[in-house]
Formats: sequence, structure tokens, C-alpha cells
Amino acid sequence: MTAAPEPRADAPVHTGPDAGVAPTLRAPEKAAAGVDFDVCGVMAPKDYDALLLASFGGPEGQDDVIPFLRNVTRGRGIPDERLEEVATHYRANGGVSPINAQNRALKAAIEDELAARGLDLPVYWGNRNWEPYFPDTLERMHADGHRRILTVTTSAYSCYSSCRQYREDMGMAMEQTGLTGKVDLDKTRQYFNHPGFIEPFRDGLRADLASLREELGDDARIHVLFATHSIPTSDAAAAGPRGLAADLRAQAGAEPGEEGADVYSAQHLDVAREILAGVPEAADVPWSLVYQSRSGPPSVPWLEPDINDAMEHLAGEDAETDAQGRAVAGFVVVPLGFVSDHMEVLWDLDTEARQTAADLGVGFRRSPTPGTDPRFVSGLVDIVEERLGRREGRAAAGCFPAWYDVCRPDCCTKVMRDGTVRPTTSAVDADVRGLTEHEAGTAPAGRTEEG
Ligand SMILES: CC1=C(CCC(=O)O)c2cc3nc(cc4[nH]c(cc5[nH]c(cc1n2)c(C)c5CCC(=O)O)c(CCC(=O)O)c4C)C(CCC(=O)O)=C3C
Ligand SMILES: [Fe+2]
Repeated sequence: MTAAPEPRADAPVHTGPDAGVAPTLRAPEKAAAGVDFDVCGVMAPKDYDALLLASFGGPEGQDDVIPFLRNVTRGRGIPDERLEEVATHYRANGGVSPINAQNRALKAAIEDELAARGLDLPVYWGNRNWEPYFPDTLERMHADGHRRILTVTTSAYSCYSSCRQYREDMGMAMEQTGLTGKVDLDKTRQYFNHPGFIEPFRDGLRADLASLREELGDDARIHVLFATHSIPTSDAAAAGPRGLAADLRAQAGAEPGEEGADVYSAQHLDVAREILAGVPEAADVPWSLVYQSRSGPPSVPWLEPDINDAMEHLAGEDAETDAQGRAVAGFVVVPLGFVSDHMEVLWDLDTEARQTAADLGVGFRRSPTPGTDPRFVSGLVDIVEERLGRREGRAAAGCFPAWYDVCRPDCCTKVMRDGTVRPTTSAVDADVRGLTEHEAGTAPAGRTEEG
């Protein structure tokens, strides 16, 4: 048995939206004519005939909880004790995840926005882990006559769980339903850096800082925690297209394993800075990027520090005071990793982290996620309009350009425990294995890869 590594409790502390070394992506190369994507991952506009809102899914009652958790963790070796533990989060809420109601509301908001723009594009909803499942939704869409489907997911960043796993589950659903080759199934770009995703967080941070200052006094030391989902460090290292993490490390001077040395944490740091750049009231407030909702065996390293460990480190008995001799008096938590206030937010932040703050005797605020904020909804529809060829330019804030419509070679790869690589949609992996990136641009999009 190898001992599990000590969890890291401290997070690098930053002040202000200091840009650091801005990473840039490789200069785009243009693909050969006649293909519908180029090496930069921009897909030529298509006349899509339906939208698929793709999400995680969640249980609708106590009887659904364990079957849902088995779906989520199938084949990934999450210990039963962890499932029982996570089940209690859902059980405390009547066995109901808030995520389905949130997705119904988001779907309705997208429909309204499409209608307001005169776009006649029916919206369907499907999930990875609960009803309505992808295969059922895709069969329905096909039966309703749709052949060119554009998917919008409720996941903003790049990593296996937030991007590729969606594409794989859609690829599996296409094979399972026999729709491969009969239906075009594309996916919108990851939108972590779209202004419509970022702006709502600014309002939340501004309001929560003000309210915490009102409670604690203007001189109180406040620390902002930008919280996202932890992932295995191996997933973080593999996030984004092949080679990009190495480019980032070279440009940012970060060592492997350090914050910003992988695409996942670099995207989050950049969004944190962009949120701060729009909140002058937070200019002098120290902040950190922290992680939540770790699972999996302790022997497998995940991104750290955990939010609770970081709070303890920053505000516990052994914490250091600042130059004015002040201890941390309160935390504002900005859940920048999430799209809606689902169970991971309600439990891990509003229940656990809030309790940690209470135990430490410090103030606590948790800012809202974008949810159905009109700016967020409008941003998603802007991205849809990009893909329909109805919109010039691809809005993107911060130091990364607009992300890829078509995932780049080896993007967020994960080899399954049984050694297989699963089919995907919206990617070029199979086509470029063993080829140069440029040659990849001549291969047809959407082919499946064999393990
Ligand atoms: C990056 C990321 C996001 C953010 C991006 C996005 O939003 O997509 C996310 C979202 C979510 N994660 C969710 C729930 C769960 N995630 C789990 C497990 C895992 N998540 C992972 C990563 C992520 N997860 C990983 C690497 C695992 C372990 C391996 C695996 O099994 O893949 C487990 C299993 C039990 C456990 O926690 O160990 C559950 C129940 C819900 C639904 C909440 C609700 O019901 O309201 C949502 C939106
Ligand atoms: Fe990806």
C-alpha cells in the first residue's frame, strides 16, 4: 500500500486582476479547402434544424438516487462508501437534484431568446446520467425530422468531465441508436470565457462583497475564493488539445502541477481575473482558486486545495495575519466552475463550506451561478448564431481566444480502465492519430475512433 499524499491546504494568494503572463494559443493555421472545420477548430456555419441542451441529469426522487449515482460512476471505481455519502446530499433534498428544474428553466429561457431573435429552432433536452437520456432524446429528434443538431452543454470549461465525456456519451448514443451517419451532431464551443458567462459573476461578487463589508465593517479582511470542481490531476494535465498545456507552461513559466500549468486551472484563473477586472470594489481583496467535490480513492491525486482546507488554512488558529495585523474575517465564494446552483453548489458550498466558515467564526457569502441570467442566456444564443453564420466575430474575454467548435487532437483524452477509447462527436482525434495537426485538417469531422 502506498500512503496517500498529504492534501495541500494552502492556495496561492493573488491580489487584483493581475494578468500574470498571458498565455496565447498557437497561431491558427488554415485548413485545406473543402472541409467543414479548420485547424483552429472553427467549424463552417451550418443550417442547424434543432438544438440539444445537454446536461448532467439528476434524480427526481428518493428511488432514483442510487441508480443515478451508479450511472454517474459506472466503470470509474468510486467506492460504495462515497456513493452512500453523496446519496445523503440528495436524500436531504427529498432525493431530488435541483439540476433538472434548472435545466427546464434554462431551456425555456433559450426558447424565449431564440423566439425574440426570430429564430425557429426547436430546443430539446437530454442528459448524460438521467432521464431524458441522450439516446432517447436523439431518437425523438430524429423521429421529429431533425438531421442537423447543434448541442449546447451546461458545462463551461475544458476537461474530460466537462467536455469530452459529453462528446463520448453523445458518440455512444449515436452508435446505440444507429443514427451515426444519419444525423449531424455538432457541439458548441466551451464558453468559460464568453462575456455572457462572466458578467453575472461580477454582479454576485460586487453584491456579496458589499453585504459582507456591511456585516463585518469596511476594515475587515475579506478573502475571495473562486471555487470549481476538483478533477484528477491526470485529467487536468490532459485537458485541452494536445500540446497546449506545454505551451502554457512555457509561456507562464509554471511547473507541472502548479496553478496555471494545465489548461483547466489556467482557464479558471483567467476567468477569475476577468470577473475581478469588472469589480473595482475588489481591487485590493486577496483571492485564491480553490477546489471542491473531490471523489475517487484517496490514493489518486486530485487538484487541491479543497475549499474547506483552504478556509482553515487562511482563517484557522494558525493562520497568518496580514500587514495590518488582521485575520481573515470573512469569505466570499464565487462558484465560477458551475453554470447553475445544482447539488454540488448547494451541498459542497452552501452546506459544507458555510459550516466550515461558521466553525471558524468568520463571515460567509456564496455568489450565484449564471443560471438563467439574461446575459448568460443571450451569450449562449449568440454562440448558436455564430454557428448558424448569423453573427460576425466570436466574443471571448481574457487571454484565451474563443474556444474550439471542433475539439482538437487528443483534447481531454482519457483512456478507459479497460484500455478502450470511446467514440466521440465534434472532434478530430481519430483522424489525426499519428498525423500532424495540419494534415488533420484534411480529414472529415465527426468520425469515431477505435480503441
Ligand atoms: C468538472 C466537473 C463538473 C463541472 C462541470 C459540469 O457541470 O459538468 C461536474 C459537475 C457535476 N457533478 C455532479 C454530480 C456528481 N459528480 C460526480 C463525480 C465526478 N464529477 C467530476 C467532475 C465534474 N463534475 C469527476 C471527475 C467525478 C469523479 C469521476 C466520475 O465519476 O466522473 C458524482 C459521483 C459521486 C461523487 O461525487 O463522488 C456525482 C453525483 C453534478 C450534478 C449535480 C446535481 O445533481 O445537481 C454536476 C453538475
Ligand atoms: Fe475537450
